[in-house]
Amino acid sequence: MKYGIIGYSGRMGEAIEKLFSQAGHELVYQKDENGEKEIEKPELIIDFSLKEAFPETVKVIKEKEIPLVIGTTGLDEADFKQLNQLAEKVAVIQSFNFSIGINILSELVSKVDNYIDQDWDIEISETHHRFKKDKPSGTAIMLSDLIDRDIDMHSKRLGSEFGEHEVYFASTGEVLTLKHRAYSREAFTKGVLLSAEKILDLNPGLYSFKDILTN
Ligand SMILES: NC(=O)c1ccc[n+]([C@@H]2O[C@H](COP(=O)([O-])OP(=O)(O)OC[C@H]3O[C@@H](n4cnc5c(N)ncnc54)[C@H](O)[C@@H]3O)[C@@H](O)[C@H]2O)c1
Ligand SMILES: O=C(O)C1=N[C@H](C(=O)O)CCC1
Repeated sequence: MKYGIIGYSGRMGEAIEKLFSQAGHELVYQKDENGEKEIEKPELIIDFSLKEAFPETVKVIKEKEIPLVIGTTGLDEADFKQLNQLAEKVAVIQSFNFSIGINILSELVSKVDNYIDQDWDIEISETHHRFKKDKPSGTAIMLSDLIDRDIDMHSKRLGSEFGEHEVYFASTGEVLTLKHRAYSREAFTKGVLLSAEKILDLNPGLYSFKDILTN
């Protein structure tokens, strides 16, 4: 397929381009903070940029009217309202974490939350590379949103960590810890590739990566 990347020069953009090239796909549109370049109209756009780039992403999708796979974190309620508006005309797949492991972990978090009562403490910690600009991670926020109480989230920014998330459930007698660690950006890019190859067959709408994994 012929695809475009917004955020192509970033850590994720470079990792995505590497895997997509190995899969035989052609990068025909690229955009970052320094500008854009289009060889020909892409069939879809992949966005791994920054929250501040989101208005530009919305403009590009409105102009090109092509599907969007977006992994950029830091998006707020107003941004999701715009994603829903885009999804009236094109397919949009959005996830703060395109790893299969985190999507399995999120199922386990919901399951545990259904078993325990208010006597249990729940906390989340996340560790990422020193260059990550947002805090807490989008993944930590997504995991905390699965639990119907306010959760304290703790962030560490260390070296080149690709992404570690731990969810702690503790009573006065025991602690249950659910943990996921990415040791390569492949953990995410493989999910992006799966989503990109599926999105071309989807009707307009807003989809999560879990929707893609379970259908
Ligand atoms: N959903 C997931 O699975 C997942 C996994 C990893 C990272 N992420 C998220 O992806 C995003 C990018 O991560 P990264 O490590 O590649 O960041 P990065 O800082 O390395 O790259 C950011 C990219 O966005 C571009 N950019 C910045 N401002 C822009 C603008 N105004 N217009 C267009 N492009 C602009 C930069 O030029 C760069 O190419 C972050 O939000 C991160 O949290 C999500
Ligand atoms: O490297 C990053 O930045 C990551 N961001 C996502 C998040 O904020 O949850 C996913 C993990 C890696």
